[in-house]
Amino acid sequence: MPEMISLEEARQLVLSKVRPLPIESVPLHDAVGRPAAANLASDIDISPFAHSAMDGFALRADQIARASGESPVELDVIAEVAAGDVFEGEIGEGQCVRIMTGAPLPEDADCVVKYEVVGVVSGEGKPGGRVSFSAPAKVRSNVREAGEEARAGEVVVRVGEVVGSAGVGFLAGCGVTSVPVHRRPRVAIVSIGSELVEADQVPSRGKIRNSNAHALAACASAAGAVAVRLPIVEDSLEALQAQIKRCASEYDFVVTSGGASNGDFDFIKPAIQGAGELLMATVNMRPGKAQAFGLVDGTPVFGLPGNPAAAYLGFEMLIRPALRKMQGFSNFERPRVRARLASDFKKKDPRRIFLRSTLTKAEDGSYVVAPAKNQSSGLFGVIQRSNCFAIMPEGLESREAGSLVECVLLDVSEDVAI
Ligand SMILES: Nc1nc2c(c(=O)[nH]1)N[C@H]1C(S)=C(S)[C@@H](COP(=O)(O)OP(=O)(O)OC[C@H]3O[C@@H](n4cnc5c(N)ncnc54)[C@H](O)[C@@H]3O)O[C@H]1N2
Ligand code: MOO
Repeated sequence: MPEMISLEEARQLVLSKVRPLPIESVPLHDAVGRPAAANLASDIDISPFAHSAMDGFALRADQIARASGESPVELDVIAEVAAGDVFEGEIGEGQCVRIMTGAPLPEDADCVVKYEVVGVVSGEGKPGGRVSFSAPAKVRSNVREAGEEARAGEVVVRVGEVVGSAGVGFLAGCGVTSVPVHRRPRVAIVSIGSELVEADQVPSRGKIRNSNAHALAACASAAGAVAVRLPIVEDSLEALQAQIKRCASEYDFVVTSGGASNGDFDFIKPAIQGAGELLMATVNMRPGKAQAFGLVDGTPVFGLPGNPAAAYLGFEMLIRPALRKMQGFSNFERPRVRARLASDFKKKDPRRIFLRSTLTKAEDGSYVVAPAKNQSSGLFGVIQRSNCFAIMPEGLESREAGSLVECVLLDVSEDVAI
């Protein structure tokens, strides 16, 4: 196993060890935000029939071809057709049908003229009355055609396409009421550390609240997974090894935090090695150099570092892509923009540094990025108040204010093109 690998190598390694999970069928509403696991077809034409796009009068365009302001054309209103009804009679010369939005276009009509441009001659434009037209209309104007969006049997959502809220409506119209999707991964969240107490406790001296478990569970849910927070594990190799072995048999992915470094009480690496196979230990990034990954009985086990910002970044960069792949997503990169640095940055660590930063848009439309003053890897609040990571590439090259840096946007979907 190499000593330290790049973030790209680490991501490839983790991605190579996971596959899309088995397919299940979920009710249409539960498919929102998830990639379809099969092509989905409509059972009918969409729209099912040609219908009026306006409240007005249905007629044949040639009936009013010579209409003008000086010599309007008058027609008798012979019937009224509402949405849900069907008019099956004939429309003779000199006649038209009052029609509502959504009502099927009568067989004999080829256009609809909306109320607003029609004059009422008698009978309030209702059946038995008479109306006048002072301009011609185009054939098929104000008509929504049958099969405009899809034909019966046509694939309307392709495999891999992420179903949006509008897609849910589209599929409902197509008669698709359940959608095959890849099962959501079940992720075990295990916090390691004898110093930890649960968030509802007030820590005594030397103890600290287990905030990582909550953040990582939230990250897992945001990635579409089902997160289960498990009890804190003390710094003991035996206890940790037993817990990851148990989790590996019950979950699709195991995430631990803490104990990933080389301290006297850091046990995740030997625990993975003892229970299975350790494939990775350190990644060339900051925060979060210590990133352990391996397989236990075929299940991916990821040992994040204990420092909150380091754990968060490791999850974002290395675990989130894997959880997405397991659900059939194909984009694994959060959107990035290039921004001008708001202040000088002196690079003292050759690792690739992800600066917790705030991105804003200047008046000329360009982006400006301001790194937070406190870049300690022990802080969650700084990330809560940031909206991106500004990336300082490997090496020791410092950057001056105004120079362009690449920024990864936080909490913006990989499927968004910016
Ligand atoms: N000699 C060295 N020591 C350390 C190095 C190093 O290169 N040489 N790297 C430091 C860095 S950077 C990090 S990051 C940590 C990573 O090590 P661990 O994964 O073993 O982290 P822990 O020691 O377990 O914890 C670090 C820190 O985070 C707190 N913590 C742990 N778990 C949680 C949790 N669930 N919720 C909130 N906070 C947590 C813990 O109390 C520590 O303060 O190693 C450094 N050391
Ligand atoms: O790996 Mo540590 O997080 O650089 O802070």
